[in-house]
Amino acid sequence: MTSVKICGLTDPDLVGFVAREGADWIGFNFAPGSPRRVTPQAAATLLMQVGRARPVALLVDPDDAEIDTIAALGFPVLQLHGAETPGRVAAIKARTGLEIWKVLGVAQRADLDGAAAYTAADRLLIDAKPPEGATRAGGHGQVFDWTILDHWTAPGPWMLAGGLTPGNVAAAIAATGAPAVDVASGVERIRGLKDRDLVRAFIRAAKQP
Ligand SMILES: O=C(O)c1ccccc1N[C@@H]1O[C@H](COP(=O)(O)O)[C@@H](O)[C@H]1O
Repeated sequence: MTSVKICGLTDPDLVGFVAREGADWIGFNFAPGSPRRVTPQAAATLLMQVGRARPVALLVDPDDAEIDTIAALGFPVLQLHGAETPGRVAAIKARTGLEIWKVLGVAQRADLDGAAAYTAADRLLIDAKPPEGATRAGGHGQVFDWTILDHWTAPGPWMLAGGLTPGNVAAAIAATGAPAVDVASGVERIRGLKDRDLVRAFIRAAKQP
């Protein structure tokens, strides 16, 4: 069954709801400029509601001080959504010992060429490349051409993101064979605020047999 991450939660009641609906991971976004951004203080409260879901900290080009602050909150997984090099990913892995996900933004097949260099990453997250002139690294609700992934063999565990919604996630899984999917804006009606009906519909559609 496909695993599901719901990303960018900011409200404790919604965190509990998402966990009860069966999300495998719940993402908390520390990226500057994101409408889903939370402070470390707020995250400490949100983390109390995750139930059996695993919390994931989304960071963009974090320095060591930010890494240490977030690791101290008890996150088991760090999602690196910036321009972190393979060397920087390895350094963060060595510093924290945590599970590390590295995001690759793709717009063409060649964007996958660097994937194998991220040997320290425990999972690759394949997302749409941000649009020209974008001021943040992700969460744009933009789908990329899934045929880019045709015949691609991931070097390890991976996950699909980029403009996924309750209406397209089943097709995305069928087209790419993704073992796991991630969504932020596709389960919101108001930007930055998750919608319960959309969250439920997304998880059901992704996990349907
Ligand atoms: O959601 C954000 O605001 C965000 C900001 C900075 C980096 C990543 C961000 N979100 C991540 O982007 C992908 C795709 O999001 P979407 O479903 O297309 O809206 C996903 O991993 C989000 O967690």
